[in-house]
Amino acid sequence: MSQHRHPGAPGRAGAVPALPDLPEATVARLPEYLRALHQLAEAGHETISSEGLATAAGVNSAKLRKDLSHLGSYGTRGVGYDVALLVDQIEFVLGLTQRRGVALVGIGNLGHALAGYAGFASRGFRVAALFDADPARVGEEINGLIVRHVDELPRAAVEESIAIGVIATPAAAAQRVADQLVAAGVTSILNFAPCVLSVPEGVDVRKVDLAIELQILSFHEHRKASLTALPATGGAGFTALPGGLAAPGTQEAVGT
Ligand SMILES: NC(=O)c1ccc[n+]([C@@H]2O[C@H](COP(=O)([O-])OP(=O)(O)OC[C@H]3O[C@@H](n4cnc5c(N)ncnc54)[C@H](O)[C@@H]3O)[C@@H](O)[C@H]2O)c1
Repeated sequence: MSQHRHPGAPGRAGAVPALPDLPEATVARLPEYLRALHQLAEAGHETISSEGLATAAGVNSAKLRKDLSHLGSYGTRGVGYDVALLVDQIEFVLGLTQRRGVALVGIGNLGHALAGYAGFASRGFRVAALFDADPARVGEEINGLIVRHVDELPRAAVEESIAIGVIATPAAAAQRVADQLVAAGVTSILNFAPCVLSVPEGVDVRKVDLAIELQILSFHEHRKASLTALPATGGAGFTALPGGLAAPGTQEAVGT
């Protein structure tokens, strides 16, 4: 049972694990644990059981224990995890011990909302530069930052130590903006535009598409409705779908 601190934090002693190569799904859950841990700390919790943390993070506790074991963190039997220590460990692994500079490109409806979003700063990021191609938008001040022309990106990326570029332009402009970010030395991109970007090896792209999330929810709505509303199909037990696909009939679908 151990919960070692990472090397960078003050007052640390004991073994120092190298930065582990984590499964992508674990990496995706670490921010959820971190959010839950911050809330627990704010509520005055100094320790938390794996079950308590799993509930707060909305995940299964066995999965959580396995995820945290990748960090060398097993908690203490009968006590659980030290909340402050686990925050330190997760922030270290996620590289949040330094405030990374973020550039937003495309300051339209979405870009304005992102530029004004306080959650970036509170979760360890520094929105350092705003860019747009429209001269009418250049010069506008949002949250103390002046919107610059996108042509200034290469110089500003160096001056502001930009680590992550966020694309909030129309899809038609997104690839060009991605190319500009990459040329400026940015190797992590968060893309809000509904398109696939082509980037060189070594550049990480993550895509956010709320419409896709809605479409997935729509599928579940559709499926729930089909389980209750499909007429009995008799012999074959399948209902034809557009394009020749077949859906299980009511009997199979409800598993009877
Ligand atoms: N991911 C999501 O969930 C989500 C949600 C809403 C919108 N979007 C997408 O985000 C993007 C922005 O949406 P919006 O409603 O803010 O659009 P918008 O038209 O209000 O803003 C786009 C901005 O990009 C700027 N722009 C265009 N070409 C540029 C270039 N080459 N370099 C720099 N800036 C450039 C425009 O001048 C404009 O200010 C769209 O692609 C939209 O589909 C995604």
